[in-house]
Amino acid sequence: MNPVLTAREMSLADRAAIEELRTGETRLMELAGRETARMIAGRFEHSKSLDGVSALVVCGKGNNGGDGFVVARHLLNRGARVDVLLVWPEDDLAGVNLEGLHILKAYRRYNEGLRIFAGIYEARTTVGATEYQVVVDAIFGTGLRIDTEDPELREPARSAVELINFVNAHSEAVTVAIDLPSGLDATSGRSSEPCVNADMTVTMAFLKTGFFQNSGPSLCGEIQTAEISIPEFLVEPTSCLLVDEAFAAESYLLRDPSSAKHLNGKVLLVTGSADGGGSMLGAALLAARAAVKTGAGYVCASLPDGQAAVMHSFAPEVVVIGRDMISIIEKAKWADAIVIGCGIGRSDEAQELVETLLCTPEIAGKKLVLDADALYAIAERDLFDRVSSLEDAVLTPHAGECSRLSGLSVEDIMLSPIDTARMLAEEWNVNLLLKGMPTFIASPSGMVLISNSGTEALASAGTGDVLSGMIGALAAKGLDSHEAAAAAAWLHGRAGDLASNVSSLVSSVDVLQAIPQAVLELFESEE
Ligand SMILES: NC(=O)C1=CN([C@@H]2O[C@H](COP(=O)(O)OP(=O)(O)OC[C@H]3O[C@@H](n4cnc5c(N)ncnc54)[C@H](OP(=O)(O)O)[C@@H]3O)[C@@H](O)[C@H]2O)[C@@H](O)CC1
Ligand SMILES: [K+]
Repeated sequence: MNPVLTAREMSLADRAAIEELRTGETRLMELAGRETARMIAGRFEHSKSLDGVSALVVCGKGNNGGDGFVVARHLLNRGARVDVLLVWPEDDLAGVNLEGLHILKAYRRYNEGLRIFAGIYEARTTVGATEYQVVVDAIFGTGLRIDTEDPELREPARSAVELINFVNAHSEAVTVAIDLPSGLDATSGRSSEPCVNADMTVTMAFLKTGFFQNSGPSLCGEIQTAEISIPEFLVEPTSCLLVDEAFAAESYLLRDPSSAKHLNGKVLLVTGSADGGGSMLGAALLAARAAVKTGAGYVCASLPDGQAAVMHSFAPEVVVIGRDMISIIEKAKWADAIVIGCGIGRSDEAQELVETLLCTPEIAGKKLVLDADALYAIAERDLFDRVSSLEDAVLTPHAGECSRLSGLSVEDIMLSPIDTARMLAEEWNVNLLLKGMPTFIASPSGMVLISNSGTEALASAGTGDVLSGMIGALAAKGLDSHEAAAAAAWLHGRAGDLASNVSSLVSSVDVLQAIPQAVLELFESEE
């Protein structure tokens, strides 16, 4: 899994590379610019040469602008024609950045493909008359400061960002942001007004937390990480990691050839409800079937009396028991993981059931997945002390459920989902999976895993129940509930992708049916 850093963590890593390893700022910047140029070249068919390609590189006065000068030089070396736009006067440049500009200026004697413009005003007419294939945004990187009360950019940065977005909107040019789109806060993902809208972001050394929150996902485009010789040991211990296919593959434990069903993960689900007025058995069916499809060896569901036939017709693999505590406790002792909550309802009786379950040692000591109506009961009955003393549990709220649990507004949760998930997991001493796009999985120790697989395909009723069943299966098969939640979130997203080419048509049953293919792919791509 790749580390995901805040701006502060990135600057500590930069500093460690320069001061401890004595790597040197010029060397880092050269690698940053060269890697970016290489990745830009990769966008074109004949990536060895950029003959006939025209690029505009818009440079700020900090080191992000310095990276821009290096990119411009390497694009020239590959045969491109390059226009460089200095957003601030040359007098504002210093050190390695000024040096970078001086080298470029020396190029002008030999390379007619290079033009350098001092300021937006000087550049505007020429830029308007030129057809670019690439626009490189090197105005701001991690050094941008945004006033959250007044996120408006001042001149000349405003006009420079507007110019980049204008060219992006009115031409075929690819906008490539160096490190991050200018105007985006690397840590929070909040953006200034205006902010560069990139097609591709080449970020230096490590992903940034801002890419996954607020405006980040919509402004970065495709994200590539440039290896610039800042080794991973400089950022350890890492507090945030991006879940990837390799992690999902490692986490998916295959059945031992000599094993039996009881050795391959036994899941108990206390889910579903039905009374005279209505039924939420669908949630129970989806969660149970998802556990089966994710490879659990044995799945048992506690359902209200008289509902076994429905489960048997939808999921004949699932054993059904009643809703009485004696049967539940007996099966809890047998189970490796227990899923509680999907569709049990919000009645007093359902809340009482959740409270009793969490107070029962045979249950509290197991790996637990607490979802949906179990979360409602925890909030209504203030069961946080109980939750804190659970052995190995994960709560799986979406932002609305998280708001009910925490008392925070949905807006505040969505403004800083990583910090919120981490804070609540620490406060409640439990793993917390905050559902969304992406999904954040925080542990009480402060580690946050990010899963950004999947699309809006998952935004339909019942997909949360499918996820709970999947987490239950992976936990039962041997993972702790934090890892199980992260691997299940990744596979769930992938199953959503595979379910249909048209994301708007995907239902939770489609996701369920695509789980085996998502698992299969893990091993096909390993071969
Ligand atoms: N360190 C390294 O070794 C390496 C770093 N690398 C690169 O450096 C980047 C970070 O560079 P950085 O720290 O110089 O900041 P950067 O993003 O260029 O911008 C800061 C400039 O903008 C200004 N400014 C800020 N806010 C503003 C506002 N609201 N409105 C207007 N102006 C504002 C601020 O000026 P000030 O206002 O402080 O005078 C300052 O001049 C990083 O993202 C990566 O690309 C790579 O080369 C690898 C090696
Ligand atoms: K940038």
